[in-house]
Amino acid sequence: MTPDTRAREFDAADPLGHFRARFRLPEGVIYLDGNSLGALPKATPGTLARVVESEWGDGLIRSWNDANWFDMAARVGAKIAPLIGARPNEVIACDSTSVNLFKLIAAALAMRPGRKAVLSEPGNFPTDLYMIAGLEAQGLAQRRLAPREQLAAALDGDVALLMLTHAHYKTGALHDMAALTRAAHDAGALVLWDLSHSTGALPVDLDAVGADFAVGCGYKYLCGGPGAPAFAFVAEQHQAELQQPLTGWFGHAAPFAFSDDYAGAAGIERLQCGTPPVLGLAALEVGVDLIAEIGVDRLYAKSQALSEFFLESLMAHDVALDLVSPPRAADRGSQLSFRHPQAYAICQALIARGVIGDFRAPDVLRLGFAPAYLSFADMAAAARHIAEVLASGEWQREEFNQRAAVT
Ligand SMILES: Cc1ncc(COP(=O)(O)O)c(C=O)c1O
Ligand SMILES: Nc1c(O)cccc1C(=O)C[C@H](N)C(=O)O
Repeated sequence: MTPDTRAREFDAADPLGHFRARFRLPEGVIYLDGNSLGALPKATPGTLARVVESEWGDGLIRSWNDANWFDMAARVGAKIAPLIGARPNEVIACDSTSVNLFKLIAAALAMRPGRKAVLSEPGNFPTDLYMIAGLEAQGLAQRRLAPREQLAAALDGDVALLMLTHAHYKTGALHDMAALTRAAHDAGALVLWDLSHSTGALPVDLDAVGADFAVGCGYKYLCGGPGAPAFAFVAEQHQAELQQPLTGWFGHAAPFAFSDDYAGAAGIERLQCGTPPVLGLAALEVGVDLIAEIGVDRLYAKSQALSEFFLESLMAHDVALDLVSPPRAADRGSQLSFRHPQAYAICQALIARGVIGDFRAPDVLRLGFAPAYLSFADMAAAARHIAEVLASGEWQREEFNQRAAVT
C-alpha cells in the first residue's frame, strides 16, 4: 500500500480530523512550522474584530471593567493551566517568554541567597542562555552549562536554579522532567522549565513533578498569533515569597490606589509588569480555548502517530536523511529534525513547493507536526515532496541559496 493510500485510511479514522476545518490553512500549503508560528484559528479574526469594534471602539476605557480586560491575563493563564498540569491560580499570560525568564530567574536567585549558579545546557534556545548572561553581567548570576547527560552531576551547592527547555527547539529531544526536578531539589536548587515546544502538543504535569517555575510561548502550539503573550507559572507554595524584579504597577496589589510604594499582588498577578496587551490576549484566548477543546492527550497521540507515519513515508520513498531527533516517538516533542549540509536550500526548495518547514543553523531541516490541524495526507505528500526535491537536485538553484533574515 502506498503512503497516500494508507494516509487516506488513517485520515478517515482520525477522531481529530474535523478540527482542521477550524483553522485557516492556505490552499496548496503543507504547514510544518506550527512549532514556530501556529496556524490561525478561523474564530480569531471575528473575536479580534469584536474586541476592537465593540470593546475598544464603543466601550472605550469602560471596557477595563465591563469587558473584564483587567482580569484577562489571569483568565487566559487559568485556561492554559490545565494544559500543563497546573492549578488555575498558578499561571498568568503576560509579556514575552524572554521577559518571563528574566523575572523568574531573578526571583529564583533571590530565593537561594548564597548561591549564584544557574545551570542549563549548551545549545538550549538562545534567549534562555542570553537571559542568564544578562543577569550575569549585572553580577547577579553565574551561568553554568553542562551537557544533558552531565546535568545531574553538575548540581552542586552553588546552583540556585536548574533551567531547561523540556522539548529541545532544534532536535525535539525531551528531558525527563520528573527526574531532573527531583535531582535539582535534592541538591537544594529550584527548577524552571521552558515549555515553549511542549504546551499544546504534549502532556506536561508541572504540579505532579513538583516544578517551581515554568514559562512558554503563546504563538506556537497555542496558536495565539505572531508575538502573542507568553505565560509564566509559579508553584502556589512560592507565590507569597516570590520577588520579581520588574515591579511595574500592574503587578501591584492595588494598582488603582496609585501609591508611591510598591506592594506586590498576593498571587500570580504579581508576575505582571505593565498594562496587558488586550488584543494579543484576546487572540491567544481563542487559540487556547481551541487547543483545550481538542485536548492535550488526544493531540499528543496524534502527534506521535503523524511523526511515525511521516518516517514510514520517507522510507517508502527510499529517503535516508540523518535524523537528529530521538528515534523513539516517546523521547521527542512534536517535531522531526534532519541534518544535511544543504539543509537551508532544501528547506527553501520545499517552501517553494508549499511545504513550509524551517531551517535551524547550521545544518538542520526542522519539521513541526502541529497535531491540531495536520492530516496524514499532509505527511504522505510532504514525504513525497522531500523525495522529489532530493532526487531532482532542484535545491541547487541559486534562489534557494540566498539566506533570508528570518529562517
Ligand atoms: C524554547 C524557546 N524559548 C523561548 C523562545 C523565545 O520566546 P520569546 O520570543 O517570546 O521571548 C523560543 C522561541 O522563540 C523558544 O523556542
Ligand atoms: N519567535 C519567532 C519569530 O519572531 C520569528 C521567527 C521564528 C520565531 C520562533 O519562535 C523560533 C522558535 N522559537 C524556534 O524554536 O526556532
